[in-house]
Amino acid sequence: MTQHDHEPQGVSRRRLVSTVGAAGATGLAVGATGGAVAQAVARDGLAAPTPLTSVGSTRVAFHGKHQAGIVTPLQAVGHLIAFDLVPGARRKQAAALLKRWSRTARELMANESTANPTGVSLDAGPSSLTITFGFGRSFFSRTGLEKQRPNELTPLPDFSGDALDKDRSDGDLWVQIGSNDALVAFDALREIQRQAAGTARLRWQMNGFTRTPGATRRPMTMRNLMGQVDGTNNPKRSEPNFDRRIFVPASGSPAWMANGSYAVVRRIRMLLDDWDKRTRNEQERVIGRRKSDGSPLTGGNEDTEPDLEKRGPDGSPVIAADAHARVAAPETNGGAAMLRRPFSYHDGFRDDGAPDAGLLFIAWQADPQLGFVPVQRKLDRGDALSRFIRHEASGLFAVPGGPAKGEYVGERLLEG
Ligand SMILES: C=CC1=C(C)c2cc3[nH]c(cc4nc(cc5[nH]c(cc1n2)c(C)c5CCC(=O)O)C(CCC(=O)O)=C4C)c(C)c3C=C
Ligand SMILES: [Fe+2]
Repeated sequence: MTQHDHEPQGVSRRRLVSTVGAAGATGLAVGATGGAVAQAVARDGLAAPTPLTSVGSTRVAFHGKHQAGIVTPLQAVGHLIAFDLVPGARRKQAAALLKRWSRTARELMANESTANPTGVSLDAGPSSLTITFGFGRSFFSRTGLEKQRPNELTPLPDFSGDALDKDRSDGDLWVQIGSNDALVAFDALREIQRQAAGTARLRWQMNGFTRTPGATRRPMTMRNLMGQVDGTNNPKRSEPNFDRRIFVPASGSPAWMANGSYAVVRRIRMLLDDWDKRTRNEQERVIGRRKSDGSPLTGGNEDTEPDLEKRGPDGSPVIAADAHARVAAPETNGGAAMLRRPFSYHDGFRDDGAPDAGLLFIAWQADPQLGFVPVQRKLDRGDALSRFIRHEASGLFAVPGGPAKGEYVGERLLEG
C-alpha cells in the first residue's frame, strides 16, 4: 500500500492529523505493500516466509504535490546531509545530479531499486523511506541562478545564544532521509552520497532517531531526550490555514517553489547533565507542560489548550512568563507558526563526560521570516529552556514542491 500524500492509509485520519510531525508511531497501522514479502528462508532455525510487518511494508509516494518527508509521519531513523558543488560543477552538472538522485529516491522509496550494490537493505520493505531534497542560498550563485533565488533564503539573523559551527552549517544542497528501518536509511544514505561523486562533496552529515513504530501501546506524540512530550501543539493538517502556513502557494513566487516549503535546520545540543539535576517541578515550569503526559500546567490532557491567562493563588501566571511553550506559541507571536519535525541525536560523550546529544530541530514553513525567525528572536530573549540548550549549527533550505510523474526534483528551477 502506498502512502498517498505521504500519509499512511488505514489509520484514523483524525488521530493522524493531530500527531503529524511527532508521529513515529502513527505509521504502524497500515496495510502491506503489494508483493513485498519478507525474504525469510524456511530452513533450520528460520521461520517460513511471512508477510512483512506493516512497518516494513509501508511505502511513501515519491510523486505528489509536496515532497515526501514534510507531512509524512516522522520515521524512527533520520539522516541529514549537506553537499557543496565541487569546483567547476555548474547548473548542467547540478541538473544531472538532481536527475540521478530523483530516480534513486523514486526507486528506493518504492523498494524497486535494481542497483542495490551493497545488499544492506535487501530483505526489508520500503519501511516508509523518504528522501527529500533542498537548495541552500549558496547554490544559486554557484550555478548562475541568482535571479531564481527566493527572498526567503535571506540568511537567518544572528541570535545571541548561537554558538554555530560554520563547517556543520548551510551547504549548496541538502538531503533529508527518513525510514523506520536503520538499514534501509543507511543504504539510501550511501547511494545518495555515491551518486554525488564528481559533482558534489559532502559538507556535513548528522544522524538522528526517534521512537520506533510499535514501541508504544498506542500512537503517541514522541518524546525528546529531555524526556518531554514534544510536538503536541504542532499545526494540524485539519486546520484551514495549515497549507498557507507550511507550503508556498501554487501561485507563489518564485514559480519553481510552488507547493514547496522552507526547512530551517538547527543542531541543538541539550545540556542533559544540568537538566537531569532539576526536579520534575522545575523541569515542568521550564516548558509549561507536564512531563508525564504533555498536558498544560493549567490542567486537562495533552490536547487541552493551555490557559495562558490563568493565575495561581499567589497571583503569578501558572504557565510562567518565560515558559518555552508560552514564549513560542503562535498566540504570543502574531500567529507565527511552523511545523516541527525533529529527530533526536546522540554522538557519544564529550571530554567532560556529558552526552553530545540533543535535537536535530527541523522546522517547515512557507516563509522562515514569518515562521522560525520571529519565534527564535523571542526565545533568544527570554526562554527558560535556553539555559539548557546550545544552538551549534544552522541551515536554511528551499525545498521545492513534489515532482510530477516523469519529472525530477528541482526540474522547474534547473530547466526553467
Ligand atoms: C524557534 C523555534 C523553536 C525552537 C528552536 C525550539 C526548540 C526546542 N523545543 C523543545 C521542546 C518543546 N517545544 C515545545 C513547543 C514548541 N516549541 C516551538 C518552537 C521551538 N522550539 C513551538 C512553536 C512550540 C509550540 C508552542 C505552542 O504553540 O504551544 C514543547 C511543548 C510541546 C509541544 O507543543 O510540542 C516542548 C516540550 C526543545 C527540547 C527544544 C530544543 C532542544
Ligand atoms: Fe520547542
